[in-house]
Amino acid sequence: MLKINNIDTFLVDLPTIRPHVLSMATMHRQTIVIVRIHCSDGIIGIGEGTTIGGLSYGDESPESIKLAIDTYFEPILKISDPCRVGQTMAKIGRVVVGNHFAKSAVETALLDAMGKRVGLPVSELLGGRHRDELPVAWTLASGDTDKDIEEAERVLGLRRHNIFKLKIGKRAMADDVAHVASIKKALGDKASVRVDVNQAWDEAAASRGLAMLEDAGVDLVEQPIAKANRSGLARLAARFIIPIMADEALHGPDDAFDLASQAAADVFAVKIAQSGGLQAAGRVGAIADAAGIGLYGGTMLEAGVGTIASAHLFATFPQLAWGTELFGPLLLTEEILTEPLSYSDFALKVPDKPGLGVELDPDRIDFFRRDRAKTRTHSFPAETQV
Ligand SMILES: O=C(O)C[C@H]1C=CC(=O)O1
Ligand SMILES: [Mn+2]
Repeated sequence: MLKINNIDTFLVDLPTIRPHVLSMATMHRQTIVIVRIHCSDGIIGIGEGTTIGGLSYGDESPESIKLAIDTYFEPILKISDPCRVGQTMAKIGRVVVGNHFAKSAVETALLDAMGKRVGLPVSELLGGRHRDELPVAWTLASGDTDKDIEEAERVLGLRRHNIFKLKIGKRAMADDVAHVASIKKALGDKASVRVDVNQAWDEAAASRGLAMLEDAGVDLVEQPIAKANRSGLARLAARFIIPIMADEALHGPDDAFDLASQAAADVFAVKIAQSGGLQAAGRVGAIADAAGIGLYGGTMLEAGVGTIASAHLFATFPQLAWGTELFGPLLLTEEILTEPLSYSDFALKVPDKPGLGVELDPDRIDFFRRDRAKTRTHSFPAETQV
């Protein structure tokens, strides 16, 4: 039987091209956790576990992802057959409750190794892709309306994005709605404008907000109220024409089934990390299909590895009505892959090489990993433009 000889995990701190302002945190950098699984046949699988804003978005942090893998996943991996990805993840699931981001990182690495071993892209291991490229939205979140419009016009001109997600919920509602309406007015029919409230409103505020956003021509509203208030989400979804998308409320197949049963969302933002891995996220997609719920390929603003792992899964979804937001690497000043992901004509290409089809750049990783920070001789580059 093949074995897993070693698992190494490390944190990599990467600056963002500009502050990214969300209702719960403002990001100036992103911290990613890289997992490498070294198998006895010499194959190394890579995975990524990444969250947003330390512990302000969810209940796992980069530090906790690393600790969980090093302490609790590693002993199980060392007695598991790397060729049995499903069985290995089930074994981990019996010993580790929750820790979905850590599970996603490890499963990604196992799938990457398996794909390299059998010579197939991860999307083929997951049932087979329906498409080779995915529409990609961009998030406007500089905190300034004019800068956001300028940024949107620039990336539209580059034919990189024509779907924009605006982060709102931090300011007074009137200011947020004015901000969204100005951006929609500037872009007109050239782009789809959507908003993400990141749970910032209560149900009464959401009722007012949704009515105004509908009038402003917004196409989709993501997680307007607290993730725990599912009946509230269902009431909003029933009352308003504007589609409601569940994000923070969706942590895997159990939540997907519950939200679908309650008719609490028109669209699911599927995230491999929040779902607990690629296979779990695939089951979320299947539940959405059965329930007639639209799909959107979500992100935790991962760098290249997590982004392309998500892309492999989303490529297998029979329907992907709302596209994806797999732009994470474009928000970072630094490339950590030997070959950057390919974005053009409003889409991300899904590689067709074995495994994930991407490689880490060893020098860049060495430079940016947190445990090497003390030996750095030069500093991060200054903030750059989109
Ligand atoms: O959806 C979220 O809440 C998190 C993330 C995804 C895109 C972005 O800008 O933030
Ligand atoms: Mn969201």
